[in-house]
Amino acid sequence: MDVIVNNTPSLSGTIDALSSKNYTTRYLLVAALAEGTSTIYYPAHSEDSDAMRRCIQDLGAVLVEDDEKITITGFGSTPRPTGELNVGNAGAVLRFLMGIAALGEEITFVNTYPESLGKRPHQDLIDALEQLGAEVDHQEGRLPITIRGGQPQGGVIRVSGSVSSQYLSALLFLTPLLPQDSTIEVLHDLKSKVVIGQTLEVLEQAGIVIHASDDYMSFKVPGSQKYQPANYTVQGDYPGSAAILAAAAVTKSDVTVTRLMEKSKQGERAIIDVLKMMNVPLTHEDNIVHVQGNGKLTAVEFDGDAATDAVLAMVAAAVFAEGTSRFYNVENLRYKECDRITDYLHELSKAGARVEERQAEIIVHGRPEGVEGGVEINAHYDHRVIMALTIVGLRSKEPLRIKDAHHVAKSYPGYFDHLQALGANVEWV
Ligand SMILES: O=C(O)C1=C[C@@H](OP(=O)(O)O)[C@@H](O)[C@H](O)C1
Ligand SMILES: C=C(OP(=O)(O)O)C(=O)O
Repeated sequence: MDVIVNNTPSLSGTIDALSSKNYTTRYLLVAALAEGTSTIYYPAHSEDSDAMRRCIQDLGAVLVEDDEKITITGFGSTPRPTGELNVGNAGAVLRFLMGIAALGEEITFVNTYPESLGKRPHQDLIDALEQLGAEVDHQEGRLPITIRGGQPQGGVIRVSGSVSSQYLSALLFLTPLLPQDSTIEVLHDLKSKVVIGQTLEVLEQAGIVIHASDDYMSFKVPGSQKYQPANYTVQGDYPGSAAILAAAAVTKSDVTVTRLMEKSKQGERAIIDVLKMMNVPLTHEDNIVHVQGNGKLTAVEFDGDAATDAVLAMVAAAVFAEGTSRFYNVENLRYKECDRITDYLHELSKAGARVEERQAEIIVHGRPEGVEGGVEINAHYDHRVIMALTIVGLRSKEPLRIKDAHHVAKSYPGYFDHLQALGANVEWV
């Protein structure tokens, strides 16, 4: 299904932020790894979180869900033998479960999104699992991937962090369950480092002990631990809400978003600081963000690695800023649902934005007068491209038609409903 985004001068109203995708996937996983019953309040509902629900059920967890919460009785350290797992298009779910697959005899991860997740690299994680004795069949580091566990014991594991933090998170979920102690050394750089803070926070809530160096480049993990059943409450999601806040920033607006924790470990909370740096009038108090946009923004320079999943929304806001903005240290955007530098900037240019790419940078020459629009946008299977181009469409002279906009449901199925509730002129066709 496509969405038509029409010029929308103003937005107003209040919405509750969707629930965090990253926390939901993690809580589902640690609940599945516990022996006993855990409860997760306000879990996210999206294709990615549903993929984790489906896979942990296939591995033997028992799930009961109502409108407010989900109770999960876990399988502990012994996942049920299952031939195949289908993670949909969810990168984090795949990588975390590749780690857990090392506990089993043989699991094949199938390739249902050959044009998106099917193109993403997993070699660095495969190398790490092989160090633990797993046998892995793969297609040059890509799906489909078969993992035969081989009863890993623990020990020293070296993993590269230069492409994704998800490989390290996968090892942090796996190693506490191994019989012996482990040491994890991160090689090269660690991208999306802040996300490791979310992994460690959730592991601690699940009763797991991990000794991390301050720079997150080295970890000591005691073996033979047990995940404890617990109650969890999922906080609001900054990456998705960043798109709503950026939409409010580029229009005349009076928009309130609730459930956004000020002390959150989500790096994408930086959307607040970046919009403030762009001189967008906003406040953030008592977990409520209030934007009173006037459509005027100034350019910004920002290290995007601190807020990986909000960069596309920030770039969309910068399209209408006075001056030239620069988002640097963002090379790993190339290894997402699409190449979020080349593919995204191609679509932005079609809409009339003035953008330039470097290997690890996005440069935006702002157009405060607005862009032409009037074109069809290829979504590249990427929810964040869809959300970001919608922001641009709100200030395009002619409508933007975003093809296959239903892929927004990967993380934020209610995105267009929320925008419509705020008065955006968007319609499904
Ligand atoms: O661990 C996670 O849940 C995630 C880590 C990040 O990926 P990278 O570490 O690959 O940048 C982020 O972009 C993704 O949406 C979710
Ligand atoms: C990149 C993302 O997710 P994943 O890596 O889990 O597919 C995202 O949500 O923007």
